Amino acid sequence: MSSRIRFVEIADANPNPSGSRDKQVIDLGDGSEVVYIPRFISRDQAWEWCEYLDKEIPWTRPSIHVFGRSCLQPRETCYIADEGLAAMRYSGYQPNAYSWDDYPILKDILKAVYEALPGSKFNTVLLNRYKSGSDYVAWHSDEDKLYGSTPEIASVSFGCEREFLLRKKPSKKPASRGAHQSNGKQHKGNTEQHAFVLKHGSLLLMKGYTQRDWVHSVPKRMKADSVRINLTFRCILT
Ligand SMILES: O=C(O)CCC(=O)C(=O)O
Ligand SMILES: [Fe+2]
Repeated sequence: MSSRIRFVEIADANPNPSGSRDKQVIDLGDGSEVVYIPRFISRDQAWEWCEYLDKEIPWTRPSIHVFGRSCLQPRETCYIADEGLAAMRYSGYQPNAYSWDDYPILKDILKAVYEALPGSKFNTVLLNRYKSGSDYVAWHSDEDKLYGSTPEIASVSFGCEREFLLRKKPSKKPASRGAHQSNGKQHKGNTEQHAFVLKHGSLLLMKGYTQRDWVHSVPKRMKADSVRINLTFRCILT
C-alpha cells in the first residue's frame, strides 16, 4: 500500500505580526479540520508550567485492556473533570477524576486555550506524560458518545518534541468494481496521512469529524530522550 504523508512544520523564521502566532488551519476534507498554533504559549511560561505539571500531578501508569489482554499503558496519565459529569472510560480503565481546584495552573492553561479559541468550551482534561521515547500512544480516535458527534479536542504540548500522526480511517463504502485490478488483486489506494512535530508550548485542535474519520498516534521514538507532557482538553456533553 502506498501512503502519502504530509509533514506540517511551521518555520519559526516566519513571525506573524498579527498576533495569530502562526496559526495554521489544515482542512482534512469532508468536514474534518485541524488547527495548529506552534507558539501558543511563550517558551518561558511553557517551561514553568511543564515543570509544575511534571512535579505536582499524581501521575499513574494504569493497567488497560487491549485486544482482550491486560497491559500497562505505555505512558502515564491523570484526569481532571468538572463535578457531576458522566464518568470517562477507555480501554477498560476508568480514571479517578480530580478537581480543577487541586491543580489551579490547569485553570490558567484552560484560560489561555479559551483566549486562543474563542467560543470553545471544555470541562475535562486528560493529561499524558511520556517519560522517554519508548512511551507512546497507539493509533486510536477519541470517538465516544460522551463527546457528541463533532467534538473539539484541544491538545497542549510541553517538553520533548514528538511526532503526532493523523491517518484517515478506511472508508466503510463497499469496494467498487473499479477498485479491483485486472490481476484480481485488490487495490487499496492511498492512505492519507499527516505528520506534525508538536513543539514545546504548542496547541493543536482537532475538530469537526476528525474523530469519526481519522485516527491519530504518537509513535515510539528511541531518539527522544526527555519528558513530554500533553494535555487534551475535551467537553463531555451534559
Ligand atoms: O499526546 C498526544 O499528543 C496525544 C494524546 C492523545 O491522543 C489522547 O490522549 O487521546
Ligand atoms: Fe487521542
